Amino acid sequence: MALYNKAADILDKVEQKRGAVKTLVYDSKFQNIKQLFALVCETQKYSSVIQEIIDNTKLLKGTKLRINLAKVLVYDLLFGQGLKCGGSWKAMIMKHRSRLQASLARMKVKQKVSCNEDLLPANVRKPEGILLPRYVRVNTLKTNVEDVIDYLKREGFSYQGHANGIQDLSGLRGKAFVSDSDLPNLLVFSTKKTFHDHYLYKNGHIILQDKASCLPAFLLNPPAGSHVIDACAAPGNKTSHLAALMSNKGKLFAFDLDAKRLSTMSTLLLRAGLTCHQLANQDFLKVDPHNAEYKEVKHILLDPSCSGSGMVCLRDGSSELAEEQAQAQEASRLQSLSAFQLRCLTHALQFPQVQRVVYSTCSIHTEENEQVVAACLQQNPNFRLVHLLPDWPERGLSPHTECLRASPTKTLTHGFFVAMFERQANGSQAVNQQILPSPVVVSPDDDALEAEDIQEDPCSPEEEKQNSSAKKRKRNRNRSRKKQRKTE
Ligand SMILES: C[S@@+](CC[C@H](N)C(=O)[O-])C[C@H]1O[C@@H](n2cnc3c(N)ncnc32)[C@H](O)[C@@H]1O
Repeated sequence: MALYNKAADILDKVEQKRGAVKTLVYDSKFQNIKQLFALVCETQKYSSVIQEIIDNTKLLKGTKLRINLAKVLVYDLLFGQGLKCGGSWKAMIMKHRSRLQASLARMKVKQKVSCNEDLLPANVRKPEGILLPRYVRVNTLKTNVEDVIDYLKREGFSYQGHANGIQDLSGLRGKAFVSDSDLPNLLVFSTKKTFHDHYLYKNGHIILQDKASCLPAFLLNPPAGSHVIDACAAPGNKTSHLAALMSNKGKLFAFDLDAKRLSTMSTLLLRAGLTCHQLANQDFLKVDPHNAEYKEVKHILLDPSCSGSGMVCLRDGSSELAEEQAQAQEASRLQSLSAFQLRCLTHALQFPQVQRVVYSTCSIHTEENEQVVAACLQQNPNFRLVHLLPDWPERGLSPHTECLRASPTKTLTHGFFVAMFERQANGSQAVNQQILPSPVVVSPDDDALEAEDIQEDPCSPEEEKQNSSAKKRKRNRNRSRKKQRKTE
C-alpha cells in the first residue's frame, strides 16, 4: 500500500501546487522512483476518465477514501498492473471491481472506441512518434544472433534481414523483426512486442535494452582480457554488455551505492552468465584510483545517476503547477546532478592507466551533458574527446559534436547522451580519430531487462508489403556486397 499512498500524496501536493511531479517523486525518497513516477504520471493522464468512473459508480459514497488514493487504486485496477496491495482499501475497491469495469466498458461503447488510450483527451494521448520499437540485445555469453533468429522464426516471427537505416525500424508490425542498422547483435521488433515471459528472456539469452543504452559499452569496446570499471553499474545492463564484449575474460569491477539495486543486479548477471565481474556496494567517488587492484584498468564506463529526462516514460506531463517554482526546483536539481556527474567523471580520469572513459546519461539537459563534458575537458587537458560514429544522425550540441545524442524523433530511442574521453599521448596533439561502426554482420554482444504487454497483431497486408520490400532491399544489399568483394 506504500506505493499507492505515496502516489496519492504526490497527486495531492501537485494539486496544491507544491512542486513538479518529478521533483516531488525524487524528494519522496521512495525506494522505487521509476515505479512511483510511472504510477503518478499515468494516474494523472487518466485522471478525467477515472473521475468519471468514480462519479458514475458512486465509489466514494459512504467511505473515507480520499479522492487521489481512490484514483491511484482505480488506475492500477483498470489500466495498470492490477492492484498489488493488501488491506481494507483494496478489499473495498475489489468489492466494486465489476461495477468499475462495467462503467469503463460503457464509456468505451459510448465513445465508440476499443482501447483505453482512445478515451484520453487528444492533448493527453501519446503522440505517435513517441512509440519506440522494442529493442532486444542478444546475449552472446549464452547464445548467438543466428540461433536467436532461428528460434524466433520457428515461433512464427518473420525476419526481414538487416535494417538499412532508422526508417526500417519504425514501421515494424506484428511478428516482423530486423537486425539493427547500427549495432551488432541487436534485434528490433514492433513497439508492442513483449518478451518478459519468453523463454529466451527468462534464461538470459536475450536482454531487453533500449538501443541508445547499448551505445556506451559498444563504443568503449574493451578487448577480452582487459580490466574494466563500470562505475555506477546497477541494475547492470551495461555491465553485462561489457562482459559480453570481453567474452567473460579479464576483470570487470562494478560499483554501485545502492545495495538493493546491486542485489537485483547480482541476480540478473547470474542469469546472463557473467563470470568476469566483481560487484562492490561502494561509492565510486571513494574508490582509490591508486589501489594496486586497479592498476591495469584502461577502460571505464560511467553512467551516473541523472535526471532521467530522456526516458520517454519519465517525461513530466504536469504543466498546470506553479511553473516558476517547478523550474527553480528543477534548475537546482540539475545543478547538483551536474556537479556530481563532473566529480565522477574527473575521478574516473584519475586512474593511472586509464585510456578511455565513456560517459553517458539518459538526460536531454545540456547541464548534464555538454556542460559536464566542457568542464571536464577544461579540468583535464590531458584528455580529449573521441569523435564517435560519424554517421550517427544526432550529435552533441556545438562545439561538442564529437559526442552523440539520441532521441525518439531522430534515432527512435529514448533521449540519451554519450561522450568518450581518451588520454592523449604525452605532448601529442589531438588526432581526429574516429570511432566507426563495426561491420553489422555477426559479432559478439549480450544482455538487459524490461517489461510490456503481450499484444500480437495479425499479419496485415501492409506487413506483407513490408516483407517483400525488405526482401528486395536484402537482395540489393547482397548484390552490392558481391560487387564490393569483386572490386576488393
Ligand atoms: C543510471 S543508473 C546506472 C544504470 C546502469 N549503468 C545500467 O546500465 O544498468 C545510475 C546508478 O548510479 C548509482 N550511483 C549513484 N551515485 C553513486 C556513487 N557515488 N557511486 C556508485 N554508484 C552510484 C545509482 O545507485 C544507480 O544505480
